Amino acid sequence: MPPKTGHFIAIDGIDGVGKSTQIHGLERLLGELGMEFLTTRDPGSSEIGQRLRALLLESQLTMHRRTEAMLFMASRCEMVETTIRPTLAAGKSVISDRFLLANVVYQSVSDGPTGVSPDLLWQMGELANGGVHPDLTLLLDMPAEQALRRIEGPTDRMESRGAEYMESVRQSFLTELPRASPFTAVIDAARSPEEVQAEIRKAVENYLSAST
Ligand SMILES: Nc1ncnc2c1ncn2[C@@H]1O[C@H](COP(=O)(O)OP(=O)(O)OP(=O)(O)O)[C@@H](O)[C@H]1O
Ligand SMILES: Cc1cn([C@H]2C[C@H](O)[C@@H](COP(=O)(O)O)O2)c(=O)[nH]c1=O
Repeated sequence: MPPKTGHFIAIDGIDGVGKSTQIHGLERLLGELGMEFLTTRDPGSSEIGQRLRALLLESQLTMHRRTEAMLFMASRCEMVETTIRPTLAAGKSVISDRFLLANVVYQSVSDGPTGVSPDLLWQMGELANGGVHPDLTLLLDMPAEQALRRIEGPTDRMESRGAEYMESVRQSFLTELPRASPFTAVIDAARSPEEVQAEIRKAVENYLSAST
């Protein structure tokens, strides 16, 4: 029998959809359920990941879409090996603000010939993740124009690609979601924070009762 590991929950969606806001509520839920957990952020959550995050989101920098794809993968590899894998192996759970699904959709969507195919990105993801996958992926979904209006302050390199790019990313999220993990849920994020949180709680409770 394989050793018992913690639960791995990823939360994803287009920029401005409310992930950070909802992760606070998800952390409260896991705490109420008596679960020990760690929250990570992709890209980030390791020293190399933090440096790659700064590089990847720097608004003045241009890079080829394949370069971008591989740098996001490298950041995730470090996060998995320094943080996620040891946490799960210790029997604790992980909430990840984004994971491989984001890499597949953001780097496959392109306004030119430079996008990378989703199949290739899923394969590269296997190398980067070393076999670590979320058990449950929560996709926060809403129209891109509405989500981008929620963003305050200067836009980063990805956000500045605009509403048309982000709407294509949204559609790709919906298409690719079933490949992200054994359990998935699409959450309507265009409602109040409390309504969104209630739906997230329901999805997590359904997953926990189905998986134990
Ligand atoms: N359900 C909601 N209704 C209205 N505003 C919201 C809702 N959820 C979050 N917001 C607001 O929208 C903005 C973006 O939210 P948040 O930072 O949680 O999104 P995010 O998905 O983490 O964004 P990013 O991908 O850019 O990091 C914040 O100002 C937040 O207060
Ligand atoms: C993991 C990952 C992320 N991105 C994009 C998605 C966002 O635009 C930024 C990250 O910013 P956030 O505040 O943490 O949402 O990067 C991507 O293009 N590819 C990826 O693999």
